Amino acid sequence: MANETSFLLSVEGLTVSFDGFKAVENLSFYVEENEIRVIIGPNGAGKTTVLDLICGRTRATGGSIKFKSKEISRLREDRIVAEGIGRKFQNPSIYEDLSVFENLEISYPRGHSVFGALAFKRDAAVRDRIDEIAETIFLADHLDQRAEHLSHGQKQWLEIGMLLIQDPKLLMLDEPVAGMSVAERVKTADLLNRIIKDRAVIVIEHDMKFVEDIAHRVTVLHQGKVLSEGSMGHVKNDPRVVEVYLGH
Ligand SMILES: Nc1ncnc2c1ncn2[C@@H]1O[C@H](COP(=O)(O)OP(=O)(O)OP(=O)(O)O)[C@@H](O)[C@H]1O
Repeated sequence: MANETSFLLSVEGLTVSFDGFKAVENLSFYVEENEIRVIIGPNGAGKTTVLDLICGRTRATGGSIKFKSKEISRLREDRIVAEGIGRKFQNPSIYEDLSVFENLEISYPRGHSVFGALAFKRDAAVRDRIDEIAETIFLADHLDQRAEHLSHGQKQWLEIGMLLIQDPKLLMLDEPVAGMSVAERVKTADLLNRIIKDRAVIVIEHDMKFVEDIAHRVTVLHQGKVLSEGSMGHVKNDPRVVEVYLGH
């Protein structure tokens, strides 16, 4: 395992209580750059809560979350986005009445306002970036299409594109292939394998075939704690994992 300073994300002793109930308890795990980490576990294990804690939506009761060696557990949600963490929720939150192009354009990170010739140059840069992202998410031929007419899978990809255009260094996805066709799942695996060249990805997933296709390492949660961690082969053969999750 790499030494501590090389981790992109270090979660240590993370705990959160809701009215005395510990949804996440003394949780530690580490994610490296260019890694695809999958979090699995039974319903109520605390998977979504962990992502909520990392993105600042829920405040930890204790422990630390370091991103690029910086403590982020006390930062506001928008500051955490600015640090380079993007989060996709289970249901796509795209603008149905806008085109694919406009959805991506709206998500382009806005810097200082510029005028005249500079603005023209900037527009060209935005268009190039939108083209590049559309290519990555298999929607290059759908830029003018209204988002409401996309398939369920295409909507999921569009939302991933809306996050990618902000160039996050850590992207977190909650069940990205739920409801997708087999062909769309295969393409999504390919998409994730391409985008980790510049970032790490954390995925919550129940579809074990998909987990096998993408996971570099798997973290199994149970009752707010890490039950098992390692390669898919390792956790699949861990009797404790079979007992509480895979055997069901
Ligand atoms: N805001 C909250 N207030 C009170 N309890 C909560 C809150 N958020 C989560 N919980 C509880 O914490 C536990 C963990 O929930 P969480 O949604 O993180 O599990 P999960 O592993 O993502 O489950 P699933 O696979 O069903 O999505 C559950 O018992 C849930 O009811």
